[in-house]
Amino acid sequence: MCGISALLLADPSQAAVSELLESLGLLQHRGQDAAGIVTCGHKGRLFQCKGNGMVRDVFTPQRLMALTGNMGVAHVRYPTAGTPADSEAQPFYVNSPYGIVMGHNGNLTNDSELRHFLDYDAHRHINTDSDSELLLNIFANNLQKTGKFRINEQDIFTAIQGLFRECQGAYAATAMLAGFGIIGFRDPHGIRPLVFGRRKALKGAGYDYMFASESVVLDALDFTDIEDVQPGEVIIVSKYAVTRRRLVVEEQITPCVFEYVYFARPDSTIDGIPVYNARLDMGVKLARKVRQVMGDAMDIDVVIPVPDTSRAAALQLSHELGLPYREGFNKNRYIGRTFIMPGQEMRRKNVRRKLNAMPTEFKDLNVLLVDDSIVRGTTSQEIIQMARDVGARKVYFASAAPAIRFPNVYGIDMPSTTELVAAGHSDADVAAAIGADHVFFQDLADLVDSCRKFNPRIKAFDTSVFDGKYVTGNVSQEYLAKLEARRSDSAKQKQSADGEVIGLHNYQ
Ligand SMILES: O=P(O)(O)OC[C@H]1O[C@H](OP(=O)(O)OP(=O)(O)O)[C@H](O)[C@@H]1O
Ligand SMILES: NC(=O)CC[C@H](N)C(=O)O
Ligand SMILES: [Mg+2]
Repeated sequence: MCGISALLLADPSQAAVSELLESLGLLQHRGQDAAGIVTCGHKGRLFQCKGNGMVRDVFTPQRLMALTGNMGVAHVRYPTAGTPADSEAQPFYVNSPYGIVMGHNGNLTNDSELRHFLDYDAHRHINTDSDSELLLNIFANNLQKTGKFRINEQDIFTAIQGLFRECQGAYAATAMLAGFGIIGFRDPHGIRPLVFGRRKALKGAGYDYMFASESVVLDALDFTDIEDVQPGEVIIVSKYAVTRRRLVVEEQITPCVFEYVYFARPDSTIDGIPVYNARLDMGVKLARKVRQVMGDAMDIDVVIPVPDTSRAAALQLSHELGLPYREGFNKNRYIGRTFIMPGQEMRRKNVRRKLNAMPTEFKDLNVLLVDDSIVRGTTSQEIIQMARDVGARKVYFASAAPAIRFPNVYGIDMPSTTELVAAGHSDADVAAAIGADHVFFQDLADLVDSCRKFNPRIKAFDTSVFDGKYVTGNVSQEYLAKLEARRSDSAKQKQSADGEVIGLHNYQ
């Protein structure tokens, strides 16, 4: 679940880099492994800084000073394909044709075919294992076909129309053509989010334009007229004009429901659905489920959230049940999100370092812990033990999302069924595995309702991690087996032990 942005300032004498950097700070929760910015300055020259690490580590003041120009593209990475090598940090660049830069959020499900095509038919050198490098080269190959000295908007639409046909899976992308402008597009199913906005130029006439994964970026940077890029739509912002076209209109668009459960910041609105309000409503529906299951045997004394993401749902759940809400776990604000950390050992250790149980809130009480989701069970298992260690009597656990039983192939790193604590298991098995007295899962229909109620025009979501139905329709058992073999924790460990690491040679 990476974060992407792109910015074009009206005044050519202004530098885009500081706001691109801010955009990455606001999107850090979507990717903690790598970060990058590429800007375009005088004479169409491109300036790049990218590499592995958090935003605060990758960009030193000296590196930022070198990123000149009034437009650029930025990215924070949470890998779902390829390797963790520095060279797979984004944005990616290809010099021909015209000098193109691209940042990608999502995951391509036909990467093997694309790689073969680019090698055997298009004769393009792909240097890394990243699927995003493939997406960029498909775009470049389609643009190349125009054979023109200089291209126009129509050529870009034609190239992306081809890309929509050729690339399967999930992709929201921001791109930049050297000296020309910035581009945003979203796959026809609209699985990953992308928003677009403008503001009156801070200096001089005209407007500044920006794309970002989440609306919180545009809010914070004072952009107005914020709207979603539509699924299958391409928006091109050049020095002279904004040109947009919806090239593919699917019968049904299906945004990823997990954005609302976990990924997005609560103060973002995605596809007309305010994330915070959807989470509050998930709490209401989950409370009903708890009441329905427990009936008169309800013996919960207190509701406690597992910080951070579950807070909204837990608060509303406690209201609905008329139970006290207490912050029993204190969170170290300097430790990032654990679920998107690479490697199980690192994730497990960090839960303990990040969250600390306060004995006064647990001692001799029956507690209901609420989290947004249970994926590998790392957090819930640790946290339940911590609650017991400080004296909780009974520990119930409620999840605002249904049980996750299927891998994700659209940009969330859940590649392996064997790592999912609920895969192939009943709810009671999950309770036993995480050490809870009982576990309550949201019903899928309720989760969907919690989101749909804010935008009924969306009829369905990508809910594949809950029901195994992949909205792009082409995800075979073979592909899933390949994904597991390549990207499970054990496969990644093996690769890093024997694998070759492609570094970045222009990074200092
Ligand atoms: O079952 P698991 O594999 O542990 O995954 C689920 C947990 O991971 C996430 O928290 P995370 O710490 O990543 O982020 P948060 O601080 O935003 O809640 C999520 O909110 C759950 O707490
Ligand atoms: N989470 C994402 O969006 C990942 C983007 C891309 N597939 C990568 O691994 O870099
Ligand atoms: Mg959490």
